[in-house]
Amino acid sequence: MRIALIQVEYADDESVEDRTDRVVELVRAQKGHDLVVLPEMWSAGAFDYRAWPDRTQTVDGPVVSRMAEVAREIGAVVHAGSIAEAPPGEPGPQGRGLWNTSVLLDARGERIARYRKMHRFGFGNGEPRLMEAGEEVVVLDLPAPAHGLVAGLSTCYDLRFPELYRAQVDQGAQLFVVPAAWPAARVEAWRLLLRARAIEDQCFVLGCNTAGTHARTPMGGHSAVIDPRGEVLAEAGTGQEVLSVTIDPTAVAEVRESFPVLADRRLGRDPDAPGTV
Ligand SMILES: NC(=O)CCC(=O)C(=O)O
Repeated sequence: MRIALIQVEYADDESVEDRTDRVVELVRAQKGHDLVVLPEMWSAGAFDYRAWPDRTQTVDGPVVSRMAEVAREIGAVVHAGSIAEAPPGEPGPQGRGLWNTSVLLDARGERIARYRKMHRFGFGNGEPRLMEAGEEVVVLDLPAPAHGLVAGLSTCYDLRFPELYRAQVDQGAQLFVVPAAWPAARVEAWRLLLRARAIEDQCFVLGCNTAGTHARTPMGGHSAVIDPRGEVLAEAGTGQEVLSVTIDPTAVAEVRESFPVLADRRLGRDPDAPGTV
């Protein structure tokens, strides 16, 4: 399976429309890949809280529609990163009506999954103040041409909560897709946690981070593709970059059979759950 992670770099001086045009071109250039992944909140500006109200989208709004068109054009499954989702008529449990929502599109441009970020980053500010928390674990079989693996979706700060990834494994996940806007100040934690999630859950991990500085927050880059043993197959630097990697989907079953650590779980293990071996 050929995978491209696009570590998008952006600053405050670019409109959402211009950035969307630019990202469409970046995705278009990945023709020949089976799965293309974009970072968290690249259209709204992940740390640009004040701009969010003007940059909200729906899952069939302009940003996702452009991604759907280009997915269809290049015949790839596209993880469109996440948007600041404000669905009309859905106020949410806290009345904020805003979610950090990632969208997965198949090669016909159809929306096949929507994941709303569960763990909101900001310690009382930013996401916890402005957004609703997602409530649903999302795991699905990737469709052609990216077929062969079961994917679990999560977003950035979620990476600090291993129980989410264990829940995904219990639902059969073999690959974690993690779009992010993880700042440079804590990039070593990002690099370590990507590998930790891969090792403890024996899954591929696709961590697609952001580059550049927006809202005075320098982003950390270092997007990476990790295999189910925790080996780094590819890692980006700090600027805009595309990681192009071929992975072997059979590696998950191989690793889990040859080193069946998931079968030794003592807490919370459902013996009938798929994905343990
Ligand atoms: N966008 C985020 O969720 C940032 C997470 C982060 O900075 C951290 O966990 O550290």
